[in-house]
Amino acid sequence: MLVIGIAGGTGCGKTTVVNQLLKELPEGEVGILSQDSYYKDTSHLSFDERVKINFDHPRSIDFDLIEEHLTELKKGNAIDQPVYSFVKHNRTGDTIHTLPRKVMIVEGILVLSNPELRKMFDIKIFVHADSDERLIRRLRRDITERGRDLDEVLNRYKTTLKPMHSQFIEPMKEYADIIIPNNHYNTVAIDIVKTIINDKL
Ligand SMILES: Nc1ncnc2c1ncn2[C@@H]1O[C@H](COP(=O)(O)OP(=O)(O)O)[C@@H](O)[C@H]1O
Ligand SMILES: Nc1ccn([C@@H]2O[C@H](COP(=O)(O)O)[C@@H](O)[C@H]2O)c(=O)n1
Repeated sequence: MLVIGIAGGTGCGKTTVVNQLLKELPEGEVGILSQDSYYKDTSHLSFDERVKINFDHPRSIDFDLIEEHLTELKKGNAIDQPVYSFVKHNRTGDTIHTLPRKVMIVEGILVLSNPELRKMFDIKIFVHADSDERLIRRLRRDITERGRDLDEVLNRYKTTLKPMHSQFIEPMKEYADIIIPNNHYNTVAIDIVKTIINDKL
């Protein structure tokens, strides 16, 4: 199994890059683990308490469960990936049955920040977009898809997104094998990554 870690700040285009790769690679050969599925269970908290969580700090992520699931997949066993609701700020209780594939992509803002998880990646990719571009994309997406309003996104950006990005995400470029510039759609970079994956398949 080839394991690829894809990190980068919120709105840089990780999901878009993954979807482009999925479209171009042979069907059934690529599986995805999304870091968003592994936000810690917050059922013991009220909604008002959940809203106050810093979702951009590594402690909000259940890295042990990601590593356990990736280890099982590497052994050839299927896992049940939790489904997360950005509206409820919690796991929904549903799961996605995820089969082991020749290529497993693990994507999320913080997937390169955890040393144990980082060691499990054969290829480490960082997707870069400038912070103003990422904020614009995040505003659009969170308002249309994640039930947020302008003030909420801007307030979260100032208090947690920006400082956590500087502390835990941007420095991870140092560990990347490939950095994809993604201020604009970058089909050349997608082609290069696709070729590397095809070579290893
Ligand atoms: N290169 C790009 N140029 C313009 N918009 C983009 C680009 N890549 C992604 N987007 C848009 O930006 C938003 C965030 O992209 P997404 O892939 O969800 O980012 P991430 O998973 O890194 O948070 C989406 O609405 C997506 O359509
Ligand atoms: N309940 C939550 C959990 C996370 N977030 C934000 O999601 C961002 C990570 O997802 P991307 O798809 O943008 O990579 C992260 O920056 C969290 O702030 C949230 O808004 N609500």
